[in-house]
Amino acid sequence: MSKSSWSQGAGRQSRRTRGSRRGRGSVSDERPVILRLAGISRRYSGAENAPALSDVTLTVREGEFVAIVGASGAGKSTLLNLLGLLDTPSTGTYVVAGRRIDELDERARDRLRASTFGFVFQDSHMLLKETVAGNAALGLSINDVDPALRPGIVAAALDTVGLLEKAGDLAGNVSGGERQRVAIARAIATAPKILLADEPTGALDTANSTRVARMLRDLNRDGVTVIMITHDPSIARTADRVIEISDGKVLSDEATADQATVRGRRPPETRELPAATQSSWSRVRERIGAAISHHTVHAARAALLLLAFTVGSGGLVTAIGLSQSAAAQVVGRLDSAALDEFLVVPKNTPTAIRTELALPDDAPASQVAEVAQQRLRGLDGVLSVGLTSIAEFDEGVTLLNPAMVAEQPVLSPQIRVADREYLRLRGVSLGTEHESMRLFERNAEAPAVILGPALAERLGYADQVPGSQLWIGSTSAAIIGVIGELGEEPQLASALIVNPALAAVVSAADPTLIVQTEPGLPAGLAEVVGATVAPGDPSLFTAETVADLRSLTQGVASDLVSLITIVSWVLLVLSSLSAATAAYLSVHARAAEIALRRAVGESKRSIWGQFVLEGVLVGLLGGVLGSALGVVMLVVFAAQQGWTPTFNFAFLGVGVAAGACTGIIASLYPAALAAQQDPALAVRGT
Ligand SMILES: Nc1ncnc2c1ncn2[C@@H]1O[C@H](COP(=O)(O)OP(=O)(O)OP(=O)(O)O)[C@@H](O)[C@H]1O
Repeated sequence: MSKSSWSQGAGRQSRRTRGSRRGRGSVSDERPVILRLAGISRRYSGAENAPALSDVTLTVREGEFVAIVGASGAGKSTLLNLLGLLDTPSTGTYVVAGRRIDELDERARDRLRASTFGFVFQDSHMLLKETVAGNAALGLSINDVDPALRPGIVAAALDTVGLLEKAGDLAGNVSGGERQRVAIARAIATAPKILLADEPTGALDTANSTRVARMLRDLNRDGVTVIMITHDPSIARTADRVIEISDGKVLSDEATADQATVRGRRPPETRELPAATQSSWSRVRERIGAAISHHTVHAARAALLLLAFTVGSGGLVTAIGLSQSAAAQVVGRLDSAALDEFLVVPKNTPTAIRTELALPDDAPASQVAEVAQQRLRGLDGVLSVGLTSIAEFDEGVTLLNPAMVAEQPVLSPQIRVADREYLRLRGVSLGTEHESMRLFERNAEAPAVILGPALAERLGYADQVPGSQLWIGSTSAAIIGVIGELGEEPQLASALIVNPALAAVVSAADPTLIVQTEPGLPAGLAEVVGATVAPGDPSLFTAETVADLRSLTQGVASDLVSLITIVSWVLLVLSSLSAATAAYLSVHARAAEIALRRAVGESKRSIWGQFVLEGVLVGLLGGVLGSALGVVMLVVFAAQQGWTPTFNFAFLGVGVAAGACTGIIASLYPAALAAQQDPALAVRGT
């Protein structure tokens, strides 16, 4: 029969609506009323036309089997959703088992729904990657039934629908008809007083439709009140009472069964779901298990989320570890020097310095150095003093005498004046220690130079250059060797180091002196340096202990740590954003599951909690993996750089905590969205 068949003779049916029920006698007048609707209307927000339901008044008694029929868009699903507390009426009073719905808060409505109703939808809304038994047990876990009792209840429910042998199959692998039977098993497992079925046979062939209808009939015989929407007249005829809805109103309400038969049925059994006896700890364990199981079932999605969190946390741990290792490396190097060295740096006021040192205004830097060195050596605890200064030499450096050979390459390397002591204290040495290093004594008179290795290469010299010379402007100087070890002066690689005898030639600036002391004295001696070298104006020379440099370096290192940490947090935020997006999309993909959970009584808070828990778990695991990855990367990088990795167990804590926190943060919005899903809309698949 077509849908419109229900409207044939509508007027006639309408006239006899109440009379017929009264005339034939109620199906079960003696039985208590379980549902009572009075003047119920439902207007959808944004819908401008007539309300989806308007002024509906009806009662349903315990043990009735009611079919709701009507044309498409008549308001049947709206009515069923209101009856099942998936939706709330705009006006009117609805009483379920003696309790007025408008007096209950949302959580109480959820509980009442869970304890009173079972749902079967046209689309079976199966969790396809769960087993048949897992699907049938859904309502039991949501109602906190003792896990030990569940297998028995599920087995009985599956047995009722003839699917016990398929309990272990994946719901996605059973047929459409079987899925609908699983949906019935899921609904009856929670021992509902009322079963609401929205087109339970709508997607089934005739044989399966008949089978499902028979099951509903059997359930009703066992005392369950059944209210079923159907378009199929033959299915509707299996009910005891048919209510036709048209344009949101009850058009007719007829008792169809032979009343003698109906009265002859045994009274409804009182079936109760075992009380919620699950302990809180068992509930938490079950929730965690469900979250893990969700991730393992959706392995690809979980793996992507995990990757995002792993990369984020791993980056953070590596970055913190590397920056701390780098800082420790620098600080360590300086520490060894800090024990017995400091620098004396002249102020950039050459005339004042010369006046103070009683030298002529045009005295070369080497004389300034000479006086300063002498005075410093007079201090107790000073072992040796080396000097260096930057040259301000504009003329070129040539290999041949420029006065004799005009056409030849002219170089302009950086020129540094340094004496033997300076080079020794800074760890700079020739490839092979050379006799001629004495030419770098501070009072040497013969011009001599040493080549940085890169400069030597440019000039075409090998390591050993005995007997060669070069011209600095018009002054010739002996090349006594090429630097082999650059020590703490890597910038000397391409420089020309000239001895103090050439200081005047290369217009050297006033020199910086490096003072080696007995261990532990630099800080104390540095205090008196100014007054020792220039008693008249101590500010002309300042002392820089390596400890100063060390704290400077520590400052730089901690800046570096902050910078890298910021970058890693940005990385972490980005990975959380991608995780949040994935979780957001999964909410939409799981709309049917959420609706189903809400329909079987799960609260909004519980749905929210489940999503957050799933996020925390994957974030936590990502944090653990990321921390491990970070440590491995730290060790590898440090090995490449020749550093000792600075490893701190707190890193692992940071990585794991970062993973867990970002897991929570990334799932907050999607979880709220999931909790706000309207179950009435979701069961329609809207
Ligand atoms: N969420 C909604 N927002 C706005 N209008 C809605 C909404 N849900 C249903 N409606 C409208 O309310 C009316 C009744 O819809 P309902 O789904 O209850 O009809 P139905 O009888 O169940 O139809 P069908 O047999 O096709 O499922 C229709 O006009 C429908 O378009």
